[in-house]
Amino acid sequence: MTATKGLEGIVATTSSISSIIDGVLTYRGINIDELAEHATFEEVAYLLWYGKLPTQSELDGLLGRLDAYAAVPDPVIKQIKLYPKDTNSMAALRTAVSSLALYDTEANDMSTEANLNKAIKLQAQLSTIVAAFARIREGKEPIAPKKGVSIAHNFLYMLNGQDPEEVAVKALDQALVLHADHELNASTFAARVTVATLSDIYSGVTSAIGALKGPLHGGANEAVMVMLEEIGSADNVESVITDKLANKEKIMGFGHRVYKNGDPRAKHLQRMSQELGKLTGNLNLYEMSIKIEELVTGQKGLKPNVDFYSASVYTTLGIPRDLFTPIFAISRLSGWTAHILEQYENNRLIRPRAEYTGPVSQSYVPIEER
Ligand SMILES: CC(=O)SCCNC(=O)CCNC(=O)[C@H](O)C(C)(C)COP(=O)(O)OP(=O)(O)OC[C@H]1O[C@@H](n2cnc3c(N)ncnc32)[C@H](O)[C@@H]1OP(=O)(O)O
Ligand SMILES: O=C([O-])CC(=O)C(=O)O
Repeated sequence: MTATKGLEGIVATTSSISSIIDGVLTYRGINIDELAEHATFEEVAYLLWYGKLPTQSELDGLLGRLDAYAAVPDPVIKQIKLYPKDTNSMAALRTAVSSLALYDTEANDMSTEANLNKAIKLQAQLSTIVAAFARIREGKEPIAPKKGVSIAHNFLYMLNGQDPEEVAVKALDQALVLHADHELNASTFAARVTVATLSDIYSGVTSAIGALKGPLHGGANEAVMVMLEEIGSADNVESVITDKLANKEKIMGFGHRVYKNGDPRAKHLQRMSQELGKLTGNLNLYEMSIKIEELVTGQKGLKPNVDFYSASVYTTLGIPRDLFTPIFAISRLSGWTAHILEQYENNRLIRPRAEYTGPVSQSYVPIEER
């Protein structure tokens, strides 16, 4: 038995949800470029869960259910109020999602219908939780979700207490479409491993949030913003990046396990970053980002991934840095739950082997002789 570090190149399951073939990403066979241009996030969530694009009445049905489920049980809001004010936002989300299970009477109902219903419930509630957490830590009351608006609109409304501009809703919605699913990424794999023991969907999503939090995965978007803040302006890019590369530091938002010729989602986020910068009359973050890309690609051959330009997009939308990864989670919840449903449908316990590298032929030594 020989281990492959990081399971690189190992095909661990079959899946019909999303594919990455020759650098092209599809959801249920539809190119992400088409979806980014034409689809809403809710349509994409439907596509991931049901395997096909919804008709208008099917979409209306889903929107109605998302509206009906968007409020979060009171005890969960009360718990969020007890979290320390400096709680890490992903730790808060992980804890709150785990708590949701305690107040859901169908939490342990393993029927397909109940699991799909829980996926929709979680999709409706995640943005309510993130916005409530963001307000509560600032000493403000959470804002109840609005009916009849998209998840992107509702999130910005619940975060800021006023209806967002259409351009902001469109940008956030597109970002949600672009982050919705990505084959067997680390957080999706974590979710599938958890539910493959026939544990419940809340446990699967809680595992996934924990995996997404790390800076090598979803946490990279926040780390990109830390770097942009450290650099400050386009004039400083060259010296800071050259130093980082010389010190063998990782440049956050670059590189990818699967894409070696570039992440197909990055160009959309780059364009959005530029457009939003122009609209707000502040292209500083965009210009810094472009310069970083030139240097990192030029010197290391590494291309930006989905996390790189999303940092400047979200900041230009006025979203606090530590909510970037929770927003990723709001979007990826659709993919996680689609994978969880797929895992249940054709389940087998996921239990690989480890190549043993420890000592051999050891004997027990009584404690007084050690
Ligand atoms: C949504 C997402 O999860 S997208 C990924 C988000 N994560 C990041 O942006 C963090 C920065 N990037 C990375 O750490 C990596 O590129 C990962 C984790 C995404 C992929 O990791 P792996 O497939 O294991 O690649 P690995 O880390 O082995 O990199 C291969 C080589 O490229 C280098 N490299 C990879 N990414 C970077 C980077 N961002 N900056 C500098 N060097 C890098 C590595 O140091 C390594 O060099 P070496 O062969 O000289 O040791
Ligand atoms: O697939 C991966 O390894 C990481 C990634 O880009 C994602 O989860 O969107």
